[in-house]
Amino acid sequence: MHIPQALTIAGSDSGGGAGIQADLKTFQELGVYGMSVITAITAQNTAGVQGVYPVEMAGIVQQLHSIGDDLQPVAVKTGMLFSAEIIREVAQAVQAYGWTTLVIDPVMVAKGGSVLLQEQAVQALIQELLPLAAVITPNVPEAELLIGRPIRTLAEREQAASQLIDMGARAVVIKGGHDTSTAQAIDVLYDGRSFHYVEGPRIHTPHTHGTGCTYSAAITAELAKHNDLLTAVQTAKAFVHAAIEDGLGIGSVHGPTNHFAYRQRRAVR
Ligand SMILES: Nc1ncnc2c1ncn2[C@@H]1O[C@H](COP(=O)(O)OP(=O)(O)OP(=O)(O)O)[C@@H](O)[C@H]1O
Ligand SMILES: Cc1ncc(CO)c(N)n1
Repeated sequence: MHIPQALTIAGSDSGGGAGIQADLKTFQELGVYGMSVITAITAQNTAGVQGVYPVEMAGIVQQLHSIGDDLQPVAVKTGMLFSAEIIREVAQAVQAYGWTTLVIDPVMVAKGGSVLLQEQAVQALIQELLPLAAVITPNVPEAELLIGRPIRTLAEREQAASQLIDMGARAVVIKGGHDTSTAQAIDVLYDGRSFHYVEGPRIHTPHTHGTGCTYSAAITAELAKHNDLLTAVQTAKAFVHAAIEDGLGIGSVHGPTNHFAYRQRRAVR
């Protein structure tokens, strides 16, 4: 039996809704074998982040080698990378092991405001990792930090996507979850040739913990199955939409999304 394989390089969310946990659940739901390199442990729940504990560098490097020396992920994603030092080691491994189908989710702050990427690491992300991206998936505030100016309109989002291509990414998805000015949640995909608007109705709910991780993990899983990027992004959008819509009602504040929902809906069709 051939099983598609994917790797996530990200932080652990003890609450299970974001980070490594969201990634592995998403891979599994989409029929993909998941592997992980844990960069940091967060003590986290639906109320916020209570603590951040980066894994010691030797432990991160060894996880990268353990995977690269033995296993062959077809697609790889990065999430929380925390420091410039971690970014550098990840960029080196990505090049050394030829992980060319690289999805970069440039995780910077958690929804409650906790720092998941140190300020001084943004330049390392731009210079060392971004040029290796098959696709980078910033939300609007992350894209603003990467390009260094505000993004207000969809036209400005298209310009930002184009600038991120000039900075070295092969494709860009600027996500619309944060732009509450439109009734649709619109994600702008640009591959350097054409723009695609991948959209769905905005769901009014506070329970969106881990949406970004889940979405980029779904794109990674679909790329691991050798789907083209537009198809992967469309499937990821359907996956995260179902996950938000069928929220689990877990936790007291910003609950996690429902990683079972997409597969359950397809099963009853
Ligand atoms: N309320 C919503 N209704 C429908 N879709 C949404 C909603 N919020 C986010 N999305 C979708 O979820 C996906 C992730 O986008 P989002 O902008 O939430 O990412 P993010 O801010 O990086 O998430 P996170 O805070 O978990 O890092 C996108 O496809 C976006 O359009
Ligand atoms: C570990 C981790 N990664 C990413 C996010 C962003 O949602 C989070 N809250 N926690």
